[in-house]
Amino acid sequence: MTVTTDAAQALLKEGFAPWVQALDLSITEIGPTGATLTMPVAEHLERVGGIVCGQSLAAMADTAMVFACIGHMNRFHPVATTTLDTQFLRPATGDAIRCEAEVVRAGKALIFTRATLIAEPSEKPVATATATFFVP
Ligand SMILES: CC(C)(COP(=O)(O)OP(=O)(O)OC[C@H]1O[C@@H](n2cnc3c(N)ncnc32)[C@H](O)[C@@H]1OP(=O)(O)O)[C@@H](O)C(=O)NCCC(=O)NCCSC(=O)Cc1ccccc1
Repeated sequence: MTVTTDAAQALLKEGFAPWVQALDLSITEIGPTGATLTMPVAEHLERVGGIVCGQSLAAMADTAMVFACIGHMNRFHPVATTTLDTQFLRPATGDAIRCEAEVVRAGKALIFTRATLIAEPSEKPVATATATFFVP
């Protein structure tokens, strides 16, 4: 069995909080090395000044790195975020944000991941993130 983008999208709908679903994330790629998600830039994600708020970007990064873990494990096993660090490099604007998340190292108990968030269509990196997940 291979975890498909459709199955991962269904898990996102069933298993994640309603306000995370309000980010309108699409899982475009998932596999053994990581996952890629996109998020349309929309008014309800913007803070004052018309830039995507950091809270949305951090939640997107966390979610993308969860799916990177799922892609690596190739099964829907729960993981728990134990650390999440984000760096907001420049204001996030444009049509959409793409988050490319990858597994850096996976042990028996911990999975280390990182992610880059890129604005579309400019292709400028707007944030980077790292997270560590516990595999119960
Ligand atoms: C401004 C700074 C923090 C520092 O910049 P520096 O180290 O001095 O570097 P540099 O000057 O090279 O600028 C780098 C890039 O930034 C651009 N830029 C600079 N200034 C402005 C400006 N005034 N307006 C527009 N753009 C500006 C500049 O053109 C350049 O872009 P480029 O490379 O040409 O494409 C920058 O790293 C940044 O904006 N990070 C993202 C922060 C962020 O979005 N955080 C999350 C949202 S906050 C949140 O959610 C919490 C909250 C919620 C609700 C309510 C309240 C709070």
